[in-house]
Amino acid sequence: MTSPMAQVHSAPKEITVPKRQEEEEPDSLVKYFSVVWCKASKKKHKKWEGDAVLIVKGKSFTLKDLEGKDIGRGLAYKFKELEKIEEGHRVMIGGKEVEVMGIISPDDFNSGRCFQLGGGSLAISSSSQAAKKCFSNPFKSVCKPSSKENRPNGFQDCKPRHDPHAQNSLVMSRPDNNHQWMFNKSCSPIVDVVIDPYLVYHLRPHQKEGILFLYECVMGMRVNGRCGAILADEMGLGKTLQCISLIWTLQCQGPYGGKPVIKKTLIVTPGSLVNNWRKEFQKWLGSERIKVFPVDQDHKVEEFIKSPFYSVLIISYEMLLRSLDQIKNVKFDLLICDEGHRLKNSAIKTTTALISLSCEKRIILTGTPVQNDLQEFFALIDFVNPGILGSLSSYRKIYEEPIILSRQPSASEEEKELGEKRAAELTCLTGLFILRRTQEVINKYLPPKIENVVFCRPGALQIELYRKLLNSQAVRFCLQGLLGNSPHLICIGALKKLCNHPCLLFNSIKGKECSSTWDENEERSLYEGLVNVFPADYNPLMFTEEESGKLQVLLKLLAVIRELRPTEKVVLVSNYTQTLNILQEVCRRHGYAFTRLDGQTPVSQRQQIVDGFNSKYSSDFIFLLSSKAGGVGLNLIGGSHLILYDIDWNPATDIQAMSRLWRDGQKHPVHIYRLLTTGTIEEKIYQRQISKQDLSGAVVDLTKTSEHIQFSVEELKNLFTLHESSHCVTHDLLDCECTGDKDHTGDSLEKVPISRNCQLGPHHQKSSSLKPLSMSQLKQWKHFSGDHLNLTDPFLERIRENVSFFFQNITNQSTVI
Ligand SMILES: Nc1ncnc2c1ncn2[C@@H]1O[C@H](COP(=O)(O)OP(=O)(O)OP(=O)(O)O)[C@@H](O)[C@H]1O
Ligand SMILES: [Mg+2]
Repeated sequence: MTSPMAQVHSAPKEITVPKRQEEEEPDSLVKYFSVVWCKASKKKHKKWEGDAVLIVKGKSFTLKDLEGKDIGRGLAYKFKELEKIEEGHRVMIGGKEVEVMGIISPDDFNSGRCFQLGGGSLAISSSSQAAKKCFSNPFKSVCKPSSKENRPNGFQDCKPRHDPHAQNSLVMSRPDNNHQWMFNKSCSPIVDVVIDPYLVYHLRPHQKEGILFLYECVMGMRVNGRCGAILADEMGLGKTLQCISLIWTLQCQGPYGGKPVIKKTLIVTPGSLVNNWRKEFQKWLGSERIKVFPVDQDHKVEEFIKSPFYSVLIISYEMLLRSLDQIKNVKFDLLICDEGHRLKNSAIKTTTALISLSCEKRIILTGTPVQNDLQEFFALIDFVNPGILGSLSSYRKIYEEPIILSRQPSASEEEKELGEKRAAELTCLTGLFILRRTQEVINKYLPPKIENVVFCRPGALQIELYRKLLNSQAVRFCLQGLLGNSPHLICIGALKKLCNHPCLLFNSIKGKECSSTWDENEERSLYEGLVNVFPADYNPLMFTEEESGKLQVLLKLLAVIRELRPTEKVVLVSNYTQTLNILQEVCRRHGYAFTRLDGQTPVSQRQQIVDGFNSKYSSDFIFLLSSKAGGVGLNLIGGSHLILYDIDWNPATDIQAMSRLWRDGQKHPVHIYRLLTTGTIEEKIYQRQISKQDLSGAVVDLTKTSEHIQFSVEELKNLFTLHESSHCVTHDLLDCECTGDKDHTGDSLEKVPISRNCQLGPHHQKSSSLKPLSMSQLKQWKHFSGDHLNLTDPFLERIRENVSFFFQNITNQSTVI
């Protein structure tokens, strides 16, 4: 078959026949060319329509545009012509005329670099390599340091503000020639930018590195012409301090003639952290150096705009949306989005609002890994460095599709290789402006952490009610797979309430009796006959502590902490407001002073409550916290004991809570107690949390809620079983030979590598103490039954009577604080 185009004089020969897969030459060499193309025409002077990549493999060829889309493919019947193809050649293929501009190396194709406009215009700026890690005295300064330190704001001369040669000085990278060419039009002298020694004194090594990284990013020194960065350090590593150091530096200094790089900074953060930012500025820089303006009910954006006094505006995401028009009128030079993983969805209002701000220097702060979903990853990258990965459609074709394809079990060797190379390229490119360090970098500065999983024996009333619930018609229906209206979620909810305290279940039953929706079948059939199990005169307001196994353990625990550590405080966490009410009532009954933060606490009061608790003058013994409602980003270092009263499906919720206490600034060893009711659904949820980790490597992502969980009937059967005779079903599952009668630690040689299910693959991933625990890791924890004779831990000793089993793990045992 000959194409009509083959007749055209002056045009090169069409060498295409329809594609027939089976004709492909398996062993033939693949060649890649950069080409320009246009539709076939008789015109002598071609008007090329675009750049493309031509892939030739034996007789077959594919033509891809720079978005990675196929714009032509087929088989060449004149194999020889394709074989001879080289620079300058013109050929007709697939109805298109192409001119070969150059040869692309397989490496450039596999990595995807050849698709980037200009064949790699995203070149890494040489300065980032040349000037890496020049913390102290990297250059002989052109300008001698100013004799007077701490000059007033805005003073410029060509001397560094601080001595770059001083011991321990932290000097930022110098701009390279390219940077100077672009940004130093007035040929000002180059001046060293030196971090204020006042701050350097406090900085941890990883924070120094982080500041240097942020500086290079926002100055456009890492990727030419791009000024965005993502600081994704794990929780508690001091992302706030790193940003404050950067702001203070850029506001007073700059590499060109010492002229400050920025004037105004916008910090957008969750409402509960607005005041935390203000406090951190004050903590690290005092109130004189920098004037920050936190927006709240009494302090509106207008005030900031009118006053020349303030240089930093701190505002919540919600308030930003409300004041967007005013904010757009201010010229901000630096934008920082705290807990910025919320921008992973580019369609939401917050993201579009922030994108509409013209500020080029953008930083996202997040404690959540950002690489686990390639679409969300794109949104975050595109926010900080717009366009760096091309359009969304080209990103999908060049990176996402090959990467995902290569992870399918059915992927061919070729697909695997391409996917891996593209993933590596993407990591390499984005790694220039994403920094993530794990908690390990800070562990050595933290006190010991003693984690305990405590399996509490259920009370008699709990067991009786539990059995009855499991025998209900509603549960039987679930086990037959009749899950139409999600009755299993109602059953799970009832069992969880019962584990916390039977009175919660009683309230639900009574609530349903009175409500007009009592005709909801599932719920009625679940509660049928349950009231009769409670004593006839049962009054939920007068609940007793013996009715709940966990509550008994909690009370003993509080009493022993009070007795053995009278000055230490406890953070008590539940995910349910009703449970917090019970715990609050218990505090009241026992005369324990408490404070409380939950979803209902006005944002404006949150910081005050946190500060009150952290203060050494506070008389509060207990901080009642709803972790889901507002735990993110809070510092609760005033407490050194954390009790997780109930368990959430999402391990991230608990990890969030744990890292509120065990963080920089904590003075005492931190004790963590996770209370679970033995043999019940709580153990099952815990097992699900940990057993899935080995397989899915689920990451800390707070956005995943229980509604996302799908259950098979098999799983429901397991969930709806009560194991009355086991001391600890979790231990039974571990395949551990011990009987729990002495301290036992599983085979410690069997250290499991921690892997994360990241779409970008395992490269780059470091182990993390904030990753959910896995079954095999739990086996390495010390474990023993409640009947064990010699408990060395005085806190556990006091609660053993109500406890069937313990797991314990100590981190940083040797730290001397
Ligand atoms: N170098 C330091 N020395 C002492 N304390 C520090 C240092 N750096 C940070 N901190 C303190 O550590 C605590 C945690 O810092 P920060 O709130 O910035 O963490 P983060 O990285 O933002 O964590 P999250 O992801 O949980 O928000 C704060 O109380 C902060 O003041
Ligand atoms: Mg933070």
